[in-house]
Amino acid sequence: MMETNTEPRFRIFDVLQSEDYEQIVFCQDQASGLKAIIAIHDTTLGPALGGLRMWNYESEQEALTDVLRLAKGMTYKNAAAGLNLGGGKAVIIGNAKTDKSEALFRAFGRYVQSLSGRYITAEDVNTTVADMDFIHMETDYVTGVSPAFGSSGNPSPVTAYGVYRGMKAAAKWKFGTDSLAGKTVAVQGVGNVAYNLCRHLHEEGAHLIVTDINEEALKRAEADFGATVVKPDEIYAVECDIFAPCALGAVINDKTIPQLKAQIVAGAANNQLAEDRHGDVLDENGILYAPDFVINAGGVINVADELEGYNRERAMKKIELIYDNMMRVFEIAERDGVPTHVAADKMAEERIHMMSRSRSQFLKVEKSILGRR
Ligand SMILES: NC(=O)c1ccc[n+]([C@@H]2O[C@H](COP(=O)([O-])OP(=O)(O)OC[C@H]3O[C@@H](n4cnc5c(N)ncnc54)[C@H](O)[C@@H]3O)[C@@H](O)[C@H]2O)c1
Ligand SMILES: CC(C)C[C@H](N)C(=O)O
Repeated sequence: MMETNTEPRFRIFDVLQSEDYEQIVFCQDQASGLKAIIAIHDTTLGPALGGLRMWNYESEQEALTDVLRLAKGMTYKNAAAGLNLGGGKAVIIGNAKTDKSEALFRAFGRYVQSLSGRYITAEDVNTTVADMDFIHMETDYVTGVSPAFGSSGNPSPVTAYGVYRGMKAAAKWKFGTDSLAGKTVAVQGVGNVAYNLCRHLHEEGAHLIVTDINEEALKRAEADFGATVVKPDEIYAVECDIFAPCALGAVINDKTIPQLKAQIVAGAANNQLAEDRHGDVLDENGILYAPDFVINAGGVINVADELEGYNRERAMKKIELIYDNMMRVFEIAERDGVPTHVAADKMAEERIHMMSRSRSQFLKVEKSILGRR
């Protein structure tokens, strides 16, 4: 007889229907210890491209929530960046310091291959070019592998450059000049992306206040850029012009917004707003928010260029345009009298809607979009 349980049940199809997700793949491999989830949100514009995160999630529910939010974010990021790509993401549940192995990433790679190109993977938090190289042993549907394979390599420095360009656009809109010289930027998390962002900011003459939970990362920022170090919970309230969240998501919330002294929030982290309404509150408080999926699109623009045969000059030209794209978001927000996160959503949704309505003609495609093999 079936057990009756009075606990409210988690209904997976309700979750999928609520944001119209296409597919979730649960990946398990006992030999390597792989426990991964691939989420494909929307492939209207093309195959779902999004990175692979490795994180020691406290529960499977937490991993699922993270991958779903990140996958939807990639749909919007890719659409807003003008890429012919849909949105997806993957997470591996595990400790990136102790659980990585060739077998683990190759097992994941076989799951990616089983999707026949519906999902293309790349780096995200705690995954590296070396990890992508293992995945590449099993599938061509991976970007950000070693440049020796004709790939673009590590996307983080390029993401950082895009964030720097977007931050300059936000400064232009808010302060009337896009020079960041003399401005104080508070950076939360000085990892792969933010270290490179700090370098651009330092070279332009900005003052840096940084925090991280990793002492080594802090020492490096202090030594290389003369950054002032504060404790993780102090970063929100520091006197600064720009707050740059570059660690994890949901850091703009009911607790943090009242502490902010910054006039601009512009950083690399995905899903910075805990809830959409926090974008409204920033707007009401006169804080200009540079929507995360617009400002941090440099990495995906760079790896997406691989699908056409990677050309760094061409990719960098597209990444420069994050400045213009960010300006467009601010203009739409002003024109329509809406907060910037609403304007960015609108920009992405309009493109997806337009393409979903255009007639689908059958055309035989002769060659795979990823032809490295
Ligand atoms: N790598 C990319 O190309 C890329 C592209 C787009 C978006 N992003 C997003 O940017 C963010 C950073 O990515 P990354 O690749 O630099 O990751 P990373 O892991 O290299 O850097 C994150 C840093 O944040 C620190 N951190 C974690 N929790 C913290 C806390 N509570 N307080 C302060 N610091 C904390 C970590 O110690 C680490 O140094 C992520 O949200 C990622 O999804 C990355
Ligand atoms: C494809 C990757 C470079 C994606 C990146 N991790 C992002 O969140 O945009």
